[in-house]
Amino acid sequence: MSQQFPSPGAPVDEPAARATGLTKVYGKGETQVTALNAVSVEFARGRFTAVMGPSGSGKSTLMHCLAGLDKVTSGSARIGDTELASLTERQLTALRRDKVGFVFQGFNLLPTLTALENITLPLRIAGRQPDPAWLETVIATVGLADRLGHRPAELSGGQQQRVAVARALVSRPAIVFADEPTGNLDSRSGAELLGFLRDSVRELGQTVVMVTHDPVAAAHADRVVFLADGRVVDELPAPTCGAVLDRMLRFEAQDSPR
Ligand SMILES: Nc1ncnc2c1ncn2[C@@H]1O[C@H](COP(=O)(O)OP(=O)(O)OP(=O)(O)O)[C@@H](O)[C@H]1O
Repeated sequence: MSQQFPSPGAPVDEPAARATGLTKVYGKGETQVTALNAVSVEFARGRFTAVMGPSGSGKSTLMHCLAGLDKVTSGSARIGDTELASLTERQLTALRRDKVGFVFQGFNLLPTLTALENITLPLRIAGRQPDPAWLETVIATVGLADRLGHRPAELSGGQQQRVAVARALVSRPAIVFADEPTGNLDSRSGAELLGFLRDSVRELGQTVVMVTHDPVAAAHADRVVFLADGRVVDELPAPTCGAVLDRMLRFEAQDSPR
């Protein structure tokens, strides 16, 4: 399949999302934590980016700020050319619904709905009809055509996660954020899911940003951005598993006391 589905109307070189001097501070006084410290990073359209870094380095906070789930303390978070801080709560809700897809570890599928009903639920909540050709393409890409009538309990963990991916893709969001999407999966289901995410980028033109601790998962991406202590400390284009591991070991060596 080589057909591309670019977001209509967006300039080709505009990033899908970007942070500029983004600082996020949680709490006050002695309990204050600077989760992100003047982070500037761009996520190009139609690319698959992995975000890595030690626990507490700010990976989830960066995704939440860029997805409009959390407010920035200073600096800027943009989806396309939309500055999130300029939006009202109602506009933010609409932006999350229309422009952003989420894939989280827990799946959050509704147990009483079939796979197909789960996939189309966000669109139905928004009062929109799925585009039949696009729906078929997404379902074929994630390999769920023969499981559409099954409820989540009748699907394997990997299949459930694929339903969650299809649900994130079906509204053709400007960007999909995936927070450790393979965290709960066995290695075979995890590899399958990463293949589907990568296919959604290569074949459907989707933009995906994925937080992961796993160098094997990161090697499926086009680029890895490394965070440490709330800053972007490095990045790696066209990552291989070995190159990612090598960077991780080097950071650990720098951090450990001599
Ligand atoms: N709601 C919150 N209130 C207070 N502190 C928070 C909150 N969310 C995150 N933090 C703190 O901000 C820092 C960054 O957290 P974040 O969850 O972004 O890290 P992470 O890199 O995603 O970590 P992990 O890999 O463990 O999920 C941590 O020190 C964390 O304790």
